[in-house]
Amino acid sequence: MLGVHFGAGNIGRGFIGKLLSEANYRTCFVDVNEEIIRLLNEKESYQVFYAEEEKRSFTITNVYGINSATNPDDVVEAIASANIVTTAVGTNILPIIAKLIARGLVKRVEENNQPLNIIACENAIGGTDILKKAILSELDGEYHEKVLEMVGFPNAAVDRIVPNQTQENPLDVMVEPFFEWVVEKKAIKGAVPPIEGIHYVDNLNAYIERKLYTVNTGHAVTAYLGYLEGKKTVQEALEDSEIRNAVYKALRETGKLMVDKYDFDQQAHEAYIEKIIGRFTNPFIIDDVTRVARNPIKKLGYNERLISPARQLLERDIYPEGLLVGIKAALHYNFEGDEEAVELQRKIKEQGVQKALAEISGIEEDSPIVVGCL
Ligand SMILES: NC(=O)c1ccc[n+]([C@@H]2O[C@H](COP(=O)([O-])OP(=O)(O)OC[C@H]3O[C@@H](n4cnc5c(N)ncnc54)[C@H](O)[C@@H]3O)[C@@H](O)[C@H]2O)c1
Ligand SMILES: O=P(O)(O)OC[C@@H](O)[C@@H](O)[C@H](O)[C@H](O)CO
Repeated sequence: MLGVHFGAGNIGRGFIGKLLSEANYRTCFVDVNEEIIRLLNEKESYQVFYAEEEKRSFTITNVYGINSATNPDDVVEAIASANIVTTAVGTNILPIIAKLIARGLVKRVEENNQPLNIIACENAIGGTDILKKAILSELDGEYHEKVLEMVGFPNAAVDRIVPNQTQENPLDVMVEPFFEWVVEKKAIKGAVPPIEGIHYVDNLNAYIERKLYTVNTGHAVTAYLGYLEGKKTVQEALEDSEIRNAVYKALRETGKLMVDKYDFDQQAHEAYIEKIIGRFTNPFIIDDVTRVARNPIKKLGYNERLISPARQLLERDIYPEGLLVGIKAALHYNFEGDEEAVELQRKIKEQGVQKALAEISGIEEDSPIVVGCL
């Protein structure tokens, strides 16, 4: 079985690649990072370490790489014969990789009539839908029907904290022991991929919203407030009681939304929050606030971890005071090493906070969310 995975980065190698390898797939990593691809082809394996006292380690074998910038035809070939295609490149990159996937699907339709599932493993509501739309827009109309008949596009939620790496071997990756990979069952074409660790569900929305608006909302509030207070890591930020209280306040708000919207058990949700704070403060992980705060323009989007729960709470007549603290902090994020942070500050300087936030978040300038940030 061949698994083609786009993005040989932290989640690609530390999570998806590990599960594919353990499920006996030969894993083809597609990336534009020449050094990583060269090393994958040279070593054909790497190690995953768990960030824990025991430091369990796992050898991931049967892997190789293709540089899609220099060898696009090899990627097309791989997609034509793949048994599964997954991605972890960042939501903004999905339209870029869609071009090659579309070429691969054209070849596949002509040569191989086996069903295929394509799963985007990104932090986004409807991540695979975004990829599917981009792929269809790259395909001539004559291929749409055949591709939609043969190819499943299930959405997914993925959860595992994988910080930036400092391993001696650049292929090796340290990950937290916890993981969750939830996939929308009804969108699968053919047999469900036999990957131990995937949890197939009918109601993905509840899982993805609970994950994004708890893990990622909590992370974002920690990182943006931490950055403002000069903290280097998530762990350091959460040692500050004011930041910790602010994070809890935001998570109590999103918790209220989740319990109301999806009928989650209140106490179980509180335990879920506690578990997540425990994961954030894992002493074996060093997670820079600048990783977690990355791409602030994306993170201030309409369906994203700060604005979406705030909007949904307002619709229920609940003023999202704690989330607004996080949104305001995000608007101050000015890390020069992050292109979106630089762009965000340029927009705010040119247009003012009100217009800039309304444009980035897609909400009205007179919305209480925008006004609350002035
Ligand atoms: N790291 C985490 O804790 C975590 C957890 C859950 C989900 N995610 C999500 O997974 C995705 C990837 O995050 P990450 O932390 O692994 O980032 P990362 O930067 O470590 O990895 C992304 C990889 O994509 C590659 N890439 C960029 N452009 C490409 C292109 N055109 N074609 C092929 N590859 C390309 C990069 O070279 C890099 O290797 C994001 O959507 C993120 O939100 C991350
Ligand atoms: O990957 P991002 O930029 O969407 O968000 C940063 C972190 O919150 C994220 O990577 C978490 O570590 C991850 O989502 C945990 O499952």
